[in-house]
Order: sequence, then structure tokens, then C-alpha cells
Amino acid sequence: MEAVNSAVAQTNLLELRNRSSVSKHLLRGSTSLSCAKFTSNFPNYGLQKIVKKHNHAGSIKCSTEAYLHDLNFPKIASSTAEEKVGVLLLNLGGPETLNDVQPFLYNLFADPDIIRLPRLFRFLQRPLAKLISVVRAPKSKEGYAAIGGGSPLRRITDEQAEALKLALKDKNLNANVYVGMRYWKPFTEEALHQINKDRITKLVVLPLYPQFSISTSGSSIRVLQSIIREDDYFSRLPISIIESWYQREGYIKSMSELTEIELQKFTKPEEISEVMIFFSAHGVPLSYVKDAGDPYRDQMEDCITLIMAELKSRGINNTHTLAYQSRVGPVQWLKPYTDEVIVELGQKGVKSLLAIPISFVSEHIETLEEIDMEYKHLALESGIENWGRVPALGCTSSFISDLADAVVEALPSASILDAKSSSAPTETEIDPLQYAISFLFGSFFALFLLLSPRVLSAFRNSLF
Ligand SMILES: C=CC1=C(C)c2cc3[nH]c(cc4nc(cc5[nH]c(cc1n2)c(C)c5CCC(=O)O)C(CCC(=O)O)=C4C)c(C)c3C=C
Ligand SMILES: [Fe+2]
Repeated sequence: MEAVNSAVAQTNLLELRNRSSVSKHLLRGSTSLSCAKFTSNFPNYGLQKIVKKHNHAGSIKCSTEAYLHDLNFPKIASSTAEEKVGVLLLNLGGPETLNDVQPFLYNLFADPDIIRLPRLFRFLQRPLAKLISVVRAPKSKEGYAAIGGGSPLRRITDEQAEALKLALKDKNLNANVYVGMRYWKPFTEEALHQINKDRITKLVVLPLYPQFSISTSGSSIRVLQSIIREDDYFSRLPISIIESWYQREGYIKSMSELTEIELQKFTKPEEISEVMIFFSAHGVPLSYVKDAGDPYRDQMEDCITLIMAELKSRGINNTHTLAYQSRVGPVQWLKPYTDEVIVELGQKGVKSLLAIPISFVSEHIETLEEIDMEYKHLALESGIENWGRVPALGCTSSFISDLADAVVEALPSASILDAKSSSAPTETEIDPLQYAISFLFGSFFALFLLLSPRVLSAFRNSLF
């Protein structure tokens, strides 16, 4: 009964959250975000086009370059007496108990950046989210049960927040560090509420995803934007958003360090050079990259080039490959798929694999269950004899220190976001005829989806 009540309370809370975000995702416009200079160009965000320059010496310059190698940035920052600096860490969030799994999945699938419906069918978002979350919940629950009954993401993110606060203090910056999750507690909205309550005077926003995707950092930042648009305090608060940071030297070196340590664990030293380094990134549907301009795949490939260059500089010349894991649903995702590549490598006679989860900086279901259990099992079945896995960075001190540098470097460019000058149509500007037609077609589509046994079974097959 308690579980039912908490689910109802959760749904009510989300009703409120979703109402605000649904009504605002129509408010598109050219919002100029500070320092991080948004590199995306998505219809949902109306942000600047990605500017990415390759330099063949191995470093990649993106629009985030300003705080990457710029030696002019002060390494030590100090805040003035009146200044109250806040850092907002954005992450996905995860169910803490098995009872949380279905409402967590509902929140995830109700996000228009996760299921991107054509405009005409957007009002179906929530019924579809309900349907998919209910159908997928049993499978997800099995996964969470296998890793101890819930996601460790909140605990680890809290630890990272604490470690970051200390690292900032070491760099002479006193800051409050907040955690805002997109799909579970503590929600981004709660963190923003606390930031407001604490009367923070400058805010640095740091998504805990090294690479940008519409579906991750983009989605969290969209929540932030919608609040900035509405709220007097946030619309006047200088904010700096660090959009992606996979190219930071500290991150690349920390990843390489952990990889080197794990490589040494392969038992026979003479066989170490035979180990294939297997980067496994969380996938996104192909259409995100092809149609919506998600820079995720490009950034992922750049990131791997940088890590491999760093490993090479340490005398590690192993072969490597990249594949994408965790696909959900019936559409095509970024390829190649991790499970298929593992089988192929086994067939080709590869005997040793070192898996590196590359989209995340903390352990969670996708590393602890999917990689450590499912993929390991598949690899051993496919003829691979030696399996290793690089741990997620977590609170590795070189990594946290580099995040602290990123915050310090981003701070001077915090500025008031011009979110209110949006020229995009608002909901009230929608043509009533267009709305009526959408509603009619959408209703037929909804009925078809909900009642068609074939559609339901297709869903089931791709979600189980
Ligand atoms: C870079 C990281 C991630 C991307 C990109 C991403 C896209 C994405 N994810 C789903 C669906 C699911 N993701 C789930 C869990 C999950 N996803 C990420 C990260 C990315 N997702 C993390 C860190 C986690 C684990 C959270 C935790 O509980 O510890 C889940 C739930 C688990 C499951 O049932 O498999 C789903 C579902 C989509 C559809 C998507 C892109 C559109
Ligand atoms: Fe995911």
C-alpha cells in the first residue's frame, strides 16, 4: 500500500513537472548560453551550430575549447565576499528501490528528448510513456535486482559532489555543490529550488556526461532553460554551462590511467599487447545523429581518439574498437552494437578483451549488470577467454580535480541567459485549426497503438 501511495505521489509530482516542461518545450528561441557556448543546433533548443575543428596532432578543439587548454585562465579563483558560487551537477538519476523502477521509467520515456515524437503526436507522450514503462518494468527490475535492488547513481553522484566541493576549496573557491537528476530524486527542479533558497549569485552547470547528447545533457539543460524562462531569480542569475568536457586533458589522462592499471591485470605480461581495448558507449537512436544533429557520435569518436593517443604516449599500442550498448525499442540505434561485436570478435579469434564504459563517470546498471554480467557472459560464450573491465571514474582524485578546474575556468564567463527574448511561438500562438487536426489524427494513432495486438507484441519483443 505504501508502494502504491508513493507511486501515486510520484505520479502527481511528475504531473506537475511534466506540465511545466511540456508547456515550455514549445518556447524555442536563440538562447545564448554563456561560456559553454552551446554547440548544438537542435530544433528543440534553438542553439548555436556545432563548431568543431580537428587538429591532427591529436587534440580536438570544440566550442568548449575556451576552457580546455587556455593557459590564460586563472588556475585559482576566489569569490568576493558577497559572491555565493553554486555548482549544479546534472545526472540521469536511477531507481533506488525496485518499487521506483516503473515510475522512473515513466519519467524517462515521458521525456520528449528520449522519445522524440513528431509534433503532431506529442500529446501521446505520456500515454506512451505509461505503456512502455509498464511493459519494460519487469525486465528492468531484473537488472536492478541483480545489482542489489537499486541504482547506486545517487550515492555515487553525492560522493562526487562532496569530493568536488573539497577540490574546489583546495583551489580557493568556496562553492555549494548541488545534484539535480533528470528522472529520479533529487530532481533538477528540487536542486534549483535549493539554489534559489540559498541565494546563489553565480552558477556553474556541469552535466556529469563527458559527451553531449540531446538525450542526456541536452534534456537536463532543457529543464533548466524552461525554469530560467519563468523564474525572476534564475533569469537574473549569471550562469555558465559546461556542455561537454570529454576533451579535457585531466579526463583523458584519468581514463588512460585506469585503463593502464586494468591492462596490467591481464595475467601473462607477454599477452598484454594482445588485449583488445573495447570501448562500449551508451547508444542513442541513429535518427538523433542523422536527423537531429546530435554531436554525440562525433564527440564519442573524438574522445576515443584522444584516449588512444594518450595511451600511445605511454607506450600502449593495443588495438581498439568502439561499439554502442543498451539499445531499447524497435528503431535503429548507433552501430555497431556491443553484443554483436563481442560475438564477431570471438569468432575472429580474439582471446582477451578489456571493456571500457565510456559514456559514464559512475557505476550503475549499464556497467554493473549489462557489461559485467551480460556482456562478460556473452564474451566467454563466444570464445573470448580473458575479460577485464575498466571501472568508472567515480571519485578518482585526478578526475575530480580536473572537474574542479573546469568549474574554476567556467566561472568568469557566467552570464545572464537571454532566455526571455525567445521569438519562438508559444502554446497560445498555436493555430486552433492545426491543433484540432493534430488532436484528431493523434487520437486515431493512439487508439491504434493502444489496441493493436501486433503493435503491442512488437513493443514487447523489443523491450523485453
Ligand atoms: C550517455 C549516456 C546515456 C545516453 C546517451 C542514454 C540514452 C538513452 N537511454 C535510454 C533508455 C534507458 N536508459 C536507462 C538507464 C540509463 N541510461 C544511462 C545513460 C544514458 N542514456 C544511464 C547512466 C542509465 C542507468 C541509470 C541507473 O539506474 O543507474 C534505462 C533504464 C535501465 C533499463 O531499463 O535498461 C533506460 C530504459 C534511451 C531510450 C536513450 C536515448 C534515447
Ligand atoms: Fe539510457
